[in-house]
Amino acid sequence: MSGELPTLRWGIVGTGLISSWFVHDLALDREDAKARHIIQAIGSSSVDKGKAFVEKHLPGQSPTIYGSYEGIYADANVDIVYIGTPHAFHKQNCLDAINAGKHVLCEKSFALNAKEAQTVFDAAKAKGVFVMEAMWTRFFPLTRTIQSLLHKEKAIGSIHRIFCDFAMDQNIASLGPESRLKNPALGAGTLLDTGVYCVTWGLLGSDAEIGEKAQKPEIIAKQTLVDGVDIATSAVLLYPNGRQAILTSSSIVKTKSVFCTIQGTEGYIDIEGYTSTPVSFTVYSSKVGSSKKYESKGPGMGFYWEADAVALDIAAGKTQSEIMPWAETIRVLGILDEIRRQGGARFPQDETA
Ligand SMILES: NC(=O)C1=CN([C@@H]2O[C@H](COP(=O)(O)OP(=O)(O)OC[C@H]3O[C@@H](n4cnc5c(N)ncnc54)[C@H](OP(=O)(O)O)[C@@H]3O)[C@@H](O)[C@H]2O)C=CC1
Ligand SMILES: O=C1OC[C@@H](O)[C@H](O)[C@H]1O
Repeated sequence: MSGELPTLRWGIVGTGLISSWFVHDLALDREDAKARHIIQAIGSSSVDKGKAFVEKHLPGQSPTIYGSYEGIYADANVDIVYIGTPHAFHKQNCLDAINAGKHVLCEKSFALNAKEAQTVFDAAKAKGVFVMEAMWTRFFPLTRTIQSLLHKEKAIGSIHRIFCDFAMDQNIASLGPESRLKNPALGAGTLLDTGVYCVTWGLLGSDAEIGEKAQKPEIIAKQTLVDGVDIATSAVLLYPNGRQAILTSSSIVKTKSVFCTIQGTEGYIDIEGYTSTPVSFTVYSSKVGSSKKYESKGPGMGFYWEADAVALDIAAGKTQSEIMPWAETIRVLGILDEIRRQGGARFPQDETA
């Protein structure tokens, strides 16, 4: 890696599953890296947990380990805070980091609802720091290629329908009430956990624009609730031109390997892999009667694409990403809010946000 690349020193808040995936990817050697990433510090509920995380996921590295999140916010050697806690804590973790003058990359779903997200972005604007929702799927080169084929090259003609599913058997019944997948006060349910990716594919497949410039679809939704938590959600985004995005999530069954199909007047695209992590897609053109497969390149899972983009944005003095701007996070959360309003899933914090 070249010494001229922008460098970001990351402080990691929370040492659960996603933080382990994120730091693993950032530590990979990549020939085409656009930035240098240093895991500077780890913030956890206990120093022992932080140490165990470093031994397992950052062997050979020695970040500063704090038995609190405050240590990260106060560390002058940390440039940006990565938030990998359950949804219900994102708002406060973001506010604490922003108040300390740190840039922030916060996991999806960015907050419990659009109102919480607006509070965070207002604080970021006042402080002049960079903040982004870690919707990493949007930064995959494959995703960018699909958007270009759909909206610039019109490879499948006029887009008519999008089907997207994210289902995993999460054995919810076996989990304790403290689990982020089971406890409504932690933001549990498929919609914020996995359905948010389907909404993402529905939006980016339907429209070249994002945020305030994007079209506003009508939303029709149903949810299956167990103890107030959605174990399945189905939603339709109905566009003024009749285009439909049919979006489903479940924690009971498993998505098939083609997780998304986009149908147009002159062909269709099948996208394969995981709904968060596309690994290939195939374009079938009914116009020329042929198909073309595109495959992903790169080691690890692909978190470095969003991390590199963040580093370049911060180096350029930006406070928002053009790929995942604040208005797009607000739009997505507004759609999730409406799906929950129709479907019935509520979080206790909805009343007080
Ligand atoms: N981009 C992606 O592919 C993925 C994103 N995610 C997102 O990442 C976030 C975290 O999910 P995940 O890593 O699966 O969650 P985990 O439960 O595995 O980890 C969450 C961590 O947050 C901290 N935490 C603080 N308070 C609590 C609490 N009351 N209950 C549980 N944990 C707490 C803990 O870290 P500590 O004790 O060290 O403070 C814990 O290890 C969510 O927003 C989720 O949607 C999740 C998986 C994949
Ligand atoms: O974001 C996610 O994508 C991958 C899943 O394993 C995880 O539960 C979800 O939070």
